[in-house]
Amino acid sequence: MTFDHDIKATVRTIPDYPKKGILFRDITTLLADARAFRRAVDELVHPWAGAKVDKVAGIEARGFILGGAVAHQLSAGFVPIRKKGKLPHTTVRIAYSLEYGIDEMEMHADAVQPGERVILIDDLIATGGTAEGAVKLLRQIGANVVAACFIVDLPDLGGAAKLRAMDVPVRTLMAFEGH
Ligand SMILES: O=P(O)(O)OC[C@H]1O[C@H](OP(=O)(O)OP(=O)(O)O)[C@H](O)[C@@H]1O
Ligand SMILES: Nc1ncnc2[nH]cnc12
Repeated sequence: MTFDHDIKATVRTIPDYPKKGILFRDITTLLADARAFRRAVDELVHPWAGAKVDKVAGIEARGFILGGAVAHQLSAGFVPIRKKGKLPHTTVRIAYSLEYGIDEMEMHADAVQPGERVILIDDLIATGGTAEGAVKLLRQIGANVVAACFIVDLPDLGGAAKLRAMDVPVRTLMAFEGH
């Protein structure tokens, strides 16, 4: 990953946010850097150029920023996976846990047609609880989840391994060891 060093330096680390003991990897500084933002989106898109991708699913909130850009580049539809209570039509919902909390997420039940090829996008994978929940929701409505893609991996927390164990190919652009 030669380009890793270029954009990794634009991610800011905040200790003890949102809870004591968490090293928060803040991608807002990457997003604010035009070159880094473009490069990250280009790298997320790259493997899928010319492939059939029907939908890009993005996880609220940071996954919306990246997922929207990736969907646009791939001429694919965008599907928001939201924290509970935000979507107006019939939804499927699941509880999940993440590195620093628990929550529920949902998506519209008709957002993906059975068999459609979907890429899941988020900024970061830590424990993988969030992405696991998203994959379960997508599969519940018949999606074919062809990959899950993230800018940042925190490998010590095991999220990418968890997704691979669910037969989801995972692509990440950089890793922070020791989370
Ligand atoms: O792998 P996990 O341990 O599940 O953690 C990863 C999730 O945590 C963050 O989202 P957060 O819930 O903080 O929401 P936000 O994007 O609205 O800030 C991040 O954007 C991922 O969605
Ligand atoms: N350490 C971390 N930094 C930023 N976002 C996260 N989501 C879960 N864990 C995180």
